[in-house]
Amino acid sequence: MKSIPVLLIGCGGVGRQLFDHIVACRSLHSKQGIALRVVGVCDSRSLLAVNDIVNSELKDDLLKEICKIKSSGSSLSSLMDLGQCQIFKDSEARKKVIDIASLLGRSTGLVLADCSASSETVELLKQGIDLGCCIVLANKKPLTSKIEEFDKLTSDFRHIRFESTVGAGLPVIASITRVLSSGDPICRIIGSLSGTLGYVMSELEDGKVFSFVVKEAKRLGYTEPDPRDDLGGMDVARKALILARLLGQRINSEDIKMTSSTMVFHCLIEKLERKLQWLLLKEMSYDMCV
Ligand SMILES: NC(=O)C1=CN([C@@H]2O[C@H](COP(=O)(O)OP(=O)(O)OC[C@H]3O[C@@H](n4cnc5c(N)ncnc54)[C@H](OP(=O)(O)O)[C@@H]3O)[C@@H](O)[C@H]2O)C=CC1
Ligand SMILES: N[C@@H](CC=O)C(=O)O
Repeated sequence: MKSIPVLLIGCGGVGRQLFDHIVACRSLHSKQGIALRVVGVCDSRSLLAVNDIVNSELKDDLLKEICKIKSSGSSLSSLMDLGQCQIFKDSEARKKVIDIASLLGRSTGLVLADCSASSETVELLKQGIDLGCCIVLANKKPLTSKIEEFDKLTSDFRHIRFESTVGAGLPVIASITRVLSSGDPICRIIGSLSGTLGYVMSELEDGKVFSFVVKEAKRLGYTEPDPRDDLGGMDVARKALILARLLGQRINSEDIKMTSSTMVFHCLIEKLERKLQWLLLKEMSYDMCV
């Protein structure tokens, strides 16, 4: 059985889903000959890590307890029963992550899974790469900052996975990578890249109120931590930038032209007005005929 150490950065909605998934897939992983060994988890302020980084792990019951604490909005440091673990705070937490990466990166290997929504993790990820770690990202920000950082993070393609940055669970990155490695060119990508906008638009079409629908999208975990990133087009722009860079375009976020959804709503309202006028005209001509 191959044991793969994992350290989770960011334990919000997505990070907790990852923990749930790891626990739910234990028997599947065992059939595949692997076992994911979670050695630590960070939130914005602290790191919870096992004392014996080389042999020990956060047990599944503790992972569930961590998810419960984090979904109640508390900090990791409010965990009561730490057992074989320790809490590190602020700069100490960051230093400890590097220590863990130095210890495991080139020996057993270590996966740094970035499920935060922070641009601050990029330095940590770059150091992780230098220390031989693999990085897995749901967070789009490290891949959408300066092109040099994208280059650094993707310098060894075997050491990075970022499938869920675009298309969530759909194999978008895998498909594109496969097409590119076959030597075929990709000229254009057309897609509906925002789960939030798709949901909001469908619900509006059903006649629901905008503010309610946005709150609902946030509650369901579709939106970014700040839903304005979705509604203003920034989230889609980040996804487009990741795809463009994957296709070899050396562009930055300033090169992406965005149309905010408020413009889209404007168009929708205009369309509705035109439809209403047309219905009124139809009604009037009907009245005149009878
Ligand atoms: N929602 C979705 O369907 C999808 C989301 N994503 C991406 O996943 C990421 C996470 O989204 P989501 O879970 O909704 O966000 P949340 O806001 O729920 O969670 C973010 C987590 O990151 C932690 N965090 C913030 N800054 C740092 C930092 N500097 N170091 C370590 N941890 C940090 C937060 O800590 P604290 O708890 O202390 O605040 C929190 O635990 C986003 O980048 C998003 O774009 C990707 C695919 C799909
Ligand atoms: N906020 C995003 C989540 C995934 O990246 C979306 O709505 O698609």
